[in-house]
Amino acid sequence: MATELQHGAAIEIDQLYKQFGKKNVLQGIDATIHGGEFVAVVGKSGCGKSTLLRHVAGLETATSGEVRQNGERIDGINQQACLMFQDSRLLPWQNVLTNVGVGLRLEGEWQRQAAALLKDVGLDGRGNDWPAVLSGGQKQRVALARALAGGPKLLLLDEPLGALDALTRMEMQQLVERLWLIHRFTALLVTHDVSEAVMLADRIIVIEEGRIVMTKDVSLPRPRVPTAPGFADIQETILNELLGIQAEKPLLQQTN
Ligand SMILES: Nc1ncnc2c1ncn2[C@@H]1O[C@H](COP(=O)(O)OP(=O)(O)OP(=O)(O)O)[C@@H](O)[C@H]1O
Repeated sequence: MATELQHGAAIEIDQLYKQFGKKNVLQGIDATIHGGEFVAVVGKSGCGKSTLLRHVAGLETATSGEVRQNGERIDGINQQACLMFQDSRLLPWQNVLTNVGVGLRLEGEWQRQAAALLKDVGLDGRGNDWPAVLSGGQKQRVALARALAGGPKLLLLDEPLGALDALTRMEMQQLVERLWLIHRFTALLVTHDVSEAVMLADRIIVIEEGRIVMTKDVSLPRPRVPTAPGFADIQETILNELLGIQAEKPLLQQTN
């Protein structure tokens, strides 16, 4: 692999409140994310998922409470974090290799490192292509390689696979899992897709109106597949919570 094994950052979110104007977007979030853990945050649109992630990235100032990383309050941009969004945000005027190596270019061997990362994400030899000729899934592969180029201790994923078709999305989930198993950075994923959360996370946090309403451990063996025993049960538990369905009336029975 192109980067050394990392020890993921430990994150503590402590009584985090955020108001935008009069709107209480985060209402006392408490959570601990262990170093090297993969945590997913799910919740309905507008419940505050991205706002939470942006606080961990150091892109928002809390109204009260704080986020700590390895015991230190995050104050300003979190330099140990790399972000990946739904939109790949590649530089269209730079080729793929330069996009991957954009953060490495002060290092003498950046081209070799960037080429190795491209190989890791399944784009061996595509370094001279322009972003415009890549498919959506390929662009996200490049974005993932770019995120890994910094050897992140923390990878923040804000719906990174949300715009991809179902099959590409599953391939990318497998790739993210594989790279996480190798690099062992801490990962925080925001997603609408409960199946994606179960595929990837050690723990799923469900947020409703800025509060954590459920935390669910996912102890399924890896690599995961949606057909694995227990997968559907966890998915259903989360969906029931999100949709406000009582446990005694399972979702699958209701929809039959
Ligand atoms: N900079 C901002 N200024 C004002 N309001 C904001 C700002 N950022 C977010 N909000 C509001 O905070 C609420 C939560 O937004 P956030 O993007 O965190 O939700 P989300 O759960 O990630 O939603 P989605 O899944 O639709 O992306 C929304 O009502 C949004 O309009």
